Amino acid sequence: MCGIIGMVAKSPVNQALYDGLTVLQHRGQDAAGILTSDEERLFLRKENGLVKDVFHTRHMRQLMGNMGIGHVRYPTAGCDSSAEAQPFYVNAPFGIAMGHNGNLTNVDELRAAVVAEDRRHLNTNSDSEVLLNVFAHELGAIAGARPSADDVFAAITNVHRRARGAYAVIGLIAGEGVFAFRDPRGIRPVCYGKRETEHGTEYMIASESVAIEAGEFELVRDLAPGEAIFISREGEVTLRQCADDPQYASCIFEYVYLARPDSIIDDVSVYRARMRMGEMLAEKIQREWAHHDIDVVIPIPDTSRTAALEIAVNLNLKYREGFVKNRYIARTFIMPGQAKRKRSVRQKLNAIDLEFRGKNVLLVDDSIVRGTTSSEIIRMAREAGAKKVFMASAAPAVRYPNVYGIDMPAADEFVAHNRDVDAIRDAIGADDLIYQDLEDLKEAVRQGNPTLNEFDCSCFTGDYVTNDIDTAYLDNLASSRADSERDKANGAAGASRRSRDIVSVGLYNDQ
Ligand SMILES: O=P(O)(O)OC[C@H]1O[C@H](OP(=O)(O)OP(=O)(O)O)[C@H](O)[C@@H]1O
Ligand SMILES: NC(=O)CC[C@H](N)C(=O)O
Ligand SMILES: [Mg+2]
Repeated sequence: MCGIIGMVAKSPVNQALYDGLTVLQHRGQDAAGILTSDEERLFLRKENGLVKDVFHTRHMRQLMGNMGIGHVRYPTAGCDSSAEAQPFYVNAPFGIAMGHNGNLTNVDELRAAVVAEDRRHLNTNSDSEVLLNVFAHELGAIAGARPSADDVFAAITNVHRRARGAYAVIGLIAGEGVFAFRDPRGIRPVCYGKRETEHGTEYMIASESVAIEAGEFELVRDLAPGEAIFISREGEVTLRQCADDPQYASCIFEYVYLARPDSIIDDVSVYRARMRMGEMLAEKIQREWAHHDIDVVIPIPDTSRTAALEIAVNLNLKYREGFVKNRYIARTFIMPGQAKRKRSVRQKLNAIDLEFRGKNVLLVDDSIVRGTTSSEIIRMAREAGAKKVFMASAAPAVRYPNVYGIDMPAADEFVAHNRDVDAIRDAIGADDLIYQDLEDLKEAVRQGNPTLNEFDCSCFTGDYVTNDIDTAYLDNLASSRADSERDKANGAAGASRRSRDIVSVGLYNDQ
């Protein structure tokens, strides 16, 4: 997942976009970018790093104009070079920029067609650059001297016909307006809001409602799967369904881990959904461990807190914050490279011994993926003197790769790969282990919006909602993006940048 944001306002948008990106930082920590537009020109700043490190005062001053878009990146395609930071920009037609959250599953085929048939140039390995060029080609083929909302929607309709996979997109056409669209399954989220000012109505589009609220906008609604929005520079809003067969199958992992708890996605409060995950897991613990001897429930901060508290309440047990989180260490799961992730768990969490000594503790996490966090934390709990360490996961076992924008490319990196629950318990070193059932997880989300009857649960089931993923695809993904391969690719990209002092091709502002 990445975070995307866009604004059309009556005054400069640079600060509001920056603030919005800081609220979306949990969706991507590798790179950040903002592109703005005044009547004539575009201004872009993007670089590797956290939002606070990428934008300095001198950059902010240059990001002029009353509309713009922004992006925080968590790479799932290409490499983590700054050349692949977003938004991407193409000159023709009209000057278009785009930020993308998701991952295309037919990128190789699209890349070939974009180059050979659409005769466009691609300069990186990013799937998002391909998507932008598909859109640009389609818009160029349709639009007249200036693009209308109808032209933008017609181009998006054609993008839906050509692209496969997950794509939540916010884009900008120089001097014209901001657009956004969501893939026909609505795998990744996009919503929009508005606010009234003395100069007129202003709009914000974002991955999560928390950015809209934090910017003091009022949430209007989510885009539906396949739906698109165009907001002209003057603030005229048009929405249109652009997909031939739209159908909700949004990513359930957004509710488990990716999104902030204070967001509302597709009318479901992420916080309430996590509470229900806790309630349902507590019921399963009652059922399966009827004679348990747990003394205390301890969350593994941050994301599991909401579910863990409900488990404690429903089991009538004490809830204790036995781990202190270092607030200066970011999310570990979305860090690139296993070595870095492993090191960071220890730097990030520290046990308070008195909550563990002589006790039987139930540690709760939202999910167990590679098992990096749980293995380390269980070891820490034992070092702190715990008698028995039980482990509960608010999501089912993650066994299959994600191809829709979460960087989980290789099944054999997962601790649950080829292991049953007992073997996973032994691998992470717990005395016992319990997972949420998938039906309960779905129910925990669905209770917030009963119209959501399908979800993308592929990392738990291996069923991919776009129906285009086969073993050959997964094998190829695993061999090209496994941690070991990626470290090599990123090393090579870094070396070539250093040795040749390469400058990325892009958009240049006055310095
Ligand atoms: O089994 P693993 O591969 O370790 O992945 C799962 C862990 O990673 C995430 O935490 P993270 O530290 O990224 O973020 P958080 O602070 O939001 O919980 C998630 O909440 C689990 O704790
Ligand atoms: N996590 C994402 O949404 C990634 C977007 C895009 N595939 C990239 O790698 O930049
Ligand atoms: Mg965590």
